[in-house]
Amino acid sequence: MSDETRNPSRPAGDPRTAAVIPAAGRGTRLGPGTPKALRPLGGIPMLVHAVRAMARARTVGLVVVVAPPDGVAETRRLLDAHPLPDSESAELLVVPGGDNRQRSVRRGVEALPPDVEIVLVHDAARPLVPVDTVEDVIAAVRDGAPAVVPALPLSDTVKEVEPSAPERVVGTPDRARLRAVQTPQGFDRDVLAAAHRRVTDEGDGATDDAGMVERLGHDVRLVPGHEEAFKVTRPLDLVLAEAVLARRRATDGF
Ligand SMILES: Nc1ccn([C@@H]2O[C@H](COP(=O)(O)OP(=O)(O)OP(=O)(O)O)[C@@H](O)[C@H]2O)c(=O)n1
Ligand SMILES: C[C@](O)(CO)[C@H](O)COP(=O)(O)O
Repeated sequence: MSDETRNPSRPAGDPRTAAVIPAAGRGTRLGPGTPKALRPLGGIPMLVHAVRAMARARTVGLVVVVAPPDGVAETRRLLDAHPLPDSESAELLVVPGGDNRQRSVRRGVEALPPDVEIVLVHDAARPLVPVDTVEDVIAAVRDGAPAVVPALPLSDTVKEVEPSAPERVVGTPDRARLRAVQTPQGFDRDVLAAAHRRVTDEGDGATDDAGMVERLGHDVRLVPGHEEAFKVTRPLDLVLAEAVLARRRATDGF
């Protein structure tokens, strides 16, 4: 299948862009129940929203979903039950994940076909990221940045603590120099693949992919993040996500 057949809206000559969506987490902080990525949001599984958010970007021709190792067939069925509209056409692959985020992403990266040059890594848990943010990340990678991260300034002051009981403050970093980072994080494919080959994944592994690329000495460029790209982590985040979605449906019709 030619690239143009996969995504007719993709301009000729664009580097092939793929998104890897780690969706193999349990969602412990959200509380007991269905794995987080499969929980409904506005009646549609969170993962389906995340896949659509990637496929909506003009140049994304492939989305690799990393499913819980025991949930590949269920995830495939669920995606088949919620097909992408023609305007968001992209090829979908489902692969089994690992026992931390870093291992799950690595499995997704290893599944990419050789012609992919730009890779987005996007949390299934950020279902509402606007397409403009996704496009900004892709544009910055196309512009030559090896790694690109959407980021927002912090609202709260952050303390560095000593992990004792009770915890003791050891410092207050200058808030003006701190950013909260989101996904999708965008990468030159070779840079991301090298980071996943070289950075060890012991314990909980790396908390984000850009952090791994930083460790190899590459520059990471920031683009503005978006408030609606927040991560659904705790129960209150679900309430906010439902409200954002209801407002979008009322104003934009989706
Ligand atoms: N072994 C894992 C752990 C996490 N993730 C994915 O990484 C993203 C960010 O992780 P997080 O929000 O922490 O999800 P969970 O690990 O599911 O949440 P929790 O820590 O509350 O269990 C999620 O899309 C999650 O599915 C993954 O693919 N594989
Ligand atoms: C990748 C990430 O979303 C950037 O903020 C975040 O680090 C994921 O952390 P989690 O604990 O796996 O949710």
